[in-house]
Amino acid sequence: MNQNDPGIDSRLSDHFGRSIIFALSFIITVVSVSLAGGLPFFIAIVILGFMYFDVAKNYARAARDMRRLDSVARSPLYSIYGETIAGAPILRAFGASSKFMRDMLRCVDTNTNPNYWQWGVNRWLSTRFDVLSATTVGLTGVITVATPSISASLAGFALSFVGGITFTLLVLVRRVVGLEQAMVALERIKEYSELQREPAEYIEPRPPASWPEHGVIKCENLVIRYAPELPNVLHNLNFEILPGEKVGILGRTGSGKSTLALSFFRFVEATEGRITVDDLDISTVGLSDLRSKLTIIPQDPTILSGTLRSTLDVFDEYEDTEIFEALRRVHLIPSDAADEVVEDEDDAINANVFRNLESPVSEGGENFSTGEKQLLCMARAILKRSKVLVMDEATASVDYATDELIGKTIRQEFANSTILTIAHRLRTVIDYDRVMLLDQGKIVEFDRPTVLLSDSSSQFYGLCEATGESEFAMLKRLAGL
Ligand SMILES: Nc1ncnc2c1ncn2[C@@H]1O[C@H](COP(=O)(O)OP(=O)(O)OP(=O)(O)O)[C@@H](O)[C@H]1O
Repeated sequence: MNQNDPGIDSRLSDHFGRSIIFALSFIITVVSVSLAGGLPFFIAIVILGFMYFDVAKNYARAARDMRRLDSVARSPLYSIYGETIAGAPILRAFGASSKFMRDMLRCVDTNTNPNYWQWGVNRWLSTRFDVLSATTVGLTGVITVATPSISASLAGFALSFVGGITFTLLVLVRRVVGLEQAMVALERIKEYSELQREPAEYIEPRPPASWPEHGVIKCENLVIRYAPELPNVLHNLNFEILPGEKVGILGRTGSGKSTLALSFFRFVEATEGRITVDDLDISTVGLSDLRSKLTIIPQDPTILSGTLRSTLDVFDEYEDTEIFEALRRVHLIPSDAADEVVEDEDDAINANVFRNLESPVSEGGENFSTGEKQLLCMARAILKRSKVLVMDEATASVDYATDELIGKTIRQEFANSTILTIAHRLRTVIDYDRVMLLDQGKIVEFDRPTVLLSDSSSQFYGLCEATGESEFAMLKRLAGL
């Protein structure tokens, strides 16, 4: 077993029990020898006690440092190990296996060092204690010889007890230091046990199965901050989004767009105010219910490993034809492609992977580009037919042509759903029903793009104008001006 293993079950109780046993044994020895030998023995023990204490203090400090070094050296080892396993095909493709092997061995060496020196420190302690103990036994011998009043039996008793003190003290110090180290694990568990719990998964009464029926979103005096000691990120937002409305959210980086999107899913809780969806306060809805009813397509979608089918149809609810239809609508397969499951391996080599629902999806969807992952999320949203869809720069990683196609798909497929899109491209939201412009957590403009574009003093006008003459003209045309 690793000497530094901080396991509470395995080491803490053992260290604790043995520390008590050896402490009691030490106290009994000191008391017995002092009673038997009188004041000279007691004084000698006190002086030597200080010397033992000094050695033990140094040992504890060195052991603590070794442990800290061990933890520090362990993280790079774990991270290089994880990265190598995850990127093994890429490393092999670039012939970098031996470089990573060397790096790994260097990390292993660095991590082994503190363990090696921990043993060195243990030997240092043993040597010091052996020297001190030899001195103690020698001194006891001298005192017994120099004190004629001590009987032979008492002298023998004192000498035999003092002889055992070395071992007792050595084990006591090691056990106390081990106990101190094991306490770190206890400290961590205490810290975790005091963490605030996530809100409940389900809250009774649960929302009706048909919720949200219309997709009306209302924010009333919404204030959000990430932690009590941090400043507010969103300040007193008040707005209402009507059923089926398409709203684009714009704003410079750090203006609070993502925070607003996250707040609909209670990834961050409202500090003040409330959000209602179809008149139901979302803080009264359990997290599982809330997150299964609304759909988000995040900036960097996370996809679990499995097959294309399990990615798109997590709960096995849809027919293959429905899944293919969704893939067609997000243009991952051509719209004229027949539904098919490519079984033959030779055929599969050149086939579009999205035409085979058994195509493997690696951990985190690593075998797909970010754009493809976003399109897969969108296909999932189409299957779910969510009434409320939030997209966080969902089309930022796809080219213009695909972006436009997706835009068309969204308008067709989610015509009756409320959509909030955080967009970097003005083209994406120019034909939306309304655009919301955020600045430092406040809504500065919230109106139809045509209205804002007609007002040359609006910030939205400024943003569009800054895209350049031809793009500005195009935006105006797209907005219907
Ligand atoms: N997890 C977090 N903890 C603390 N503060 C955060 C956290 N996430 C964001 N913030 C702060 O909240 C503010 C708004 O950030 P947010 O990500 O919502 O902006 P954004 O408009 O979406 O920016 P971007 O366009 O770059 O994504 C920033 O000042 C940021 O520092």
